[in-house]
Amino acid sequence: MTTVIKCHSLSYVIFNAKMTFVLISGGPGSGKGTQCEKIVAKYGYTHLSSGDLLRAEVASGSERGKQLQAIMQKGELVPLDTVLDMIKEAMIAKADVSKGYLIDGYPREVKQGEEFEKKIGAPALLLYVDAKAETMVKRLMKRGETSGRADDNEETIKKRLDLYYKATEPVIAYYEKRSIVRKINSELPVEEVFAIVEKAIDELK
Ligand SMILES: Nc1ccn([C@@H]2O[C@H](COP(=O)(O)OP(=O)(O)OP(=O)(O)O)[C@@H](O)[C@H]2O)c(=O)n1
Ligand SMILES: Nc1nc2c(ncn2[C@@H]2O[C@H](COP(=O)(O)OP(=O)(O)O)[C@@H](O)[C@H]2O)c(=O)[nH]1
Ligand SMILES: [Mg+2]
Repeated sequence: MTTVIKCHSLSYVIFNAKMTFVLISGGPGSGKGTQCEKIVAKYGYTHLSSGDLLRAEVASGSERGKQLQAIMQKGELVPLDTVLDMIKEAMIAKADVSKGYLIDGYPREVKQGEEFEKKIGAPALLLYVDAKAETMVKRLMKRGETSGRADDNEETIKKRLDLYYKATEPVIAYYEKRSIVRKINSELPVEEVFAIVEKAIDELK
């Protein structure tokens, strides 16, 4: 059982010790979202994409959304507390039905990983979706033709990639020390990538 304690406007959540947290990391356009959809369909995990949560806030037209949009359009990182609070709230909303959580696009830097652990729990697995920079740029430019995303343009893609190599790759090294990283070659066709993902998740059981 997962317990949610509400106290005034604050919510505290005590997750079941056996609750599975899977992180999914990799560069922009590497194929995280694509694999997440397949994981949800097979394993019933709750998918939380930090980017999607932020875009929903932007779409709401709120004051906070306007500030977020300016940051995201530049390909920069939204402050840690903002993203973590959103993830936590979304986790709490699904706490009584969730079989496990798939956290997509967070942590973006080592500090974010440390905070996740303090406030939520320790991840069991990090799926590192790996593709070449050239491949990611190609995929994002193609996605940009239809995604309507303000950051799927050449200039912002370059910034997102630079920031990924500088801030997010060290996150993978941080979790490698704990042996929870599974590197997934996402240059392969989607189904072949998923076969590797399935193996990594099945090993958790
Ligand atoms: N934890 C996060 C997640 C997202 N963002 C912001 O939201 C943007 C889009 O994030 P996301 O949807 O996760 O995009 P990418 O990681 O670039 O990956 P993809 O487009 O492939 O989903 C980022 O560039 C960043 O400005 C952030 O600051 N912090
Ligand atoms: N060839 C190939 N294309 C992929 C693969 N995964 C994703 N794509 C394409 O790459 C683009 C970016 O994928 P997405 O899942 O949005 O990546 P994310 O940015 O990491 O969430 C999409 O338009 C997908 O169609 C893959 O494994 N192989
Ligand atoms: Mg995505």
